[in-house]
Amino acid sequence: MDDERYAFVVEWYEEIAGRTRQFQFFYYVNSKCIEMFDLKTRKVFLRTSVKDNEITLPDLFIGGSINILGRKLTIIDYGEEYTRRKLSEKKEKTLGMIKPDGVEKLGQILDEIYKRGFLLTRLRMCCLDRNQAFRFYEEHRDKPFFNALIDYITSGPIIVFEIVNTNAVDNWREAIGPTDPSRARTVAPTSIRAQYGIDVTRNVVHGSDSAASAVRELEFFFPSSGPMLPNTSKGGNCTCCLIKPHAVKAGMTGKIISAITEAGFRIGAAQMMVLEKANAEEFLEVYKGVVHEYNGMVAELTAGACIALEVLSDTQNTVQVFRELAGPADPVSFLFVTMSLWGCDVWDYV
Ligand SMILES: Nc1ncnc2c1ncn2[C@@H]1O[C@H](COP(=O)(O)OP(=O)(O)OP(=O)(O)O)[C@@H](O)[C@H]1O
Repeated sequence: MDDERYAFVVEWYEEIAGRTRQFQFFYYVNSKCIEMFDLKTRKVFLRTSVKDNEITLPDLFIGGSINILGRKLTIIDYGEEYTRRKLSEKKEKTLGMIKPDGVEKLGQILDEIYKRGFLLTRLRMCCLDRNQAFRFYEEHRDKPFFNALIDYITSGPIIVFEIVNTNAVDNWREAIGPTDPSRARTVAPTSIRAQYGIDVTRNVVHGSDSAASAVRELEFFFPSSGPMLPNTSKGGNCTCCLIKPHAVKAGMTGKIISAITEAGFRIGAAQMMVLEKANAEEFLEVYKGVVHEYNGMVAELTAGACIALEVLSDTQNTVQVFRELAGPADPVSFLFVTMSLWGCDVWDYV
């Protein structure tokens, strides 16, 4: 049977051996088969098939991460000319940001993003101090609104994310709309700034204005080496909520966050992450040998990107009241909620 095949070079950091290994990676679209060959030894490393939707073609792009049998693989290059020609045409990355006044509408804005078909591959909540804000907005240094912009962008947490899509830079700029929300309401009434923006400074979202800016801005928030800006987790009376990979993949993140905030909870920190099998096993350790779904739970948590949230409330027992909101665990539950007050441990995996 003829099967459409794509080839990539992937990297896997093998923790036990403390080394990074490179593989030729083949993905067969119809049969959902995967083959991996060790690039050094030229030997077959793995042949397996994946479930429907576990890996799809849109998941395969340079810089992306996929999880195969608990191994987090990073795609670093195309493996052959055919794949490069077919897939690289207009796939771009860009940086999106939800600015401070947008964070309380996080669920609705994320829902707008997913409804438009954008693929988010990295996401985190962080804060900019004035120096960092100066660096980020350096090009506006001489503009009359510069100080107001710095005051605003440092006034609270922001959410930054990487979008990978065809023509991501232009499509995201179109989705956010003109700088001034009142103009947006006239010329682009369905844009995100038209719907959620307040004024020309407090215009809720940002998008890189060119492919070159996108590279610089993504490197600013998601550096290829060195530390990222610290996350905003403060701990205390909080709980940890993981939006599981199948819900993230199905584009339900915005709706879930809206349900959480509409019930009166606040989001103190947020980060998208891909868990390795060893991390998922450690995270779910209390269930090992206790519930028969344990292996399935590990498999699900490593099946793709999940989103960890630090959830806060004004009650004394955030853990308990949030578990009531999440509802009983059943085979289709979208959330994983911790059972005890250890909300911040998950940030160790970041
Ligand atoms: N005339 C203005 N008065 C006040 N603030 C402004 C003004 N023009 C721009 N800003 C602020 O500076 C930011 C950067 O301005 P820029 O001209 O790059 O607009 P943009 O590209 O639409 O926005 P962004 O870079 O945030 O995506 C704007 O998003 C807005 O918050």
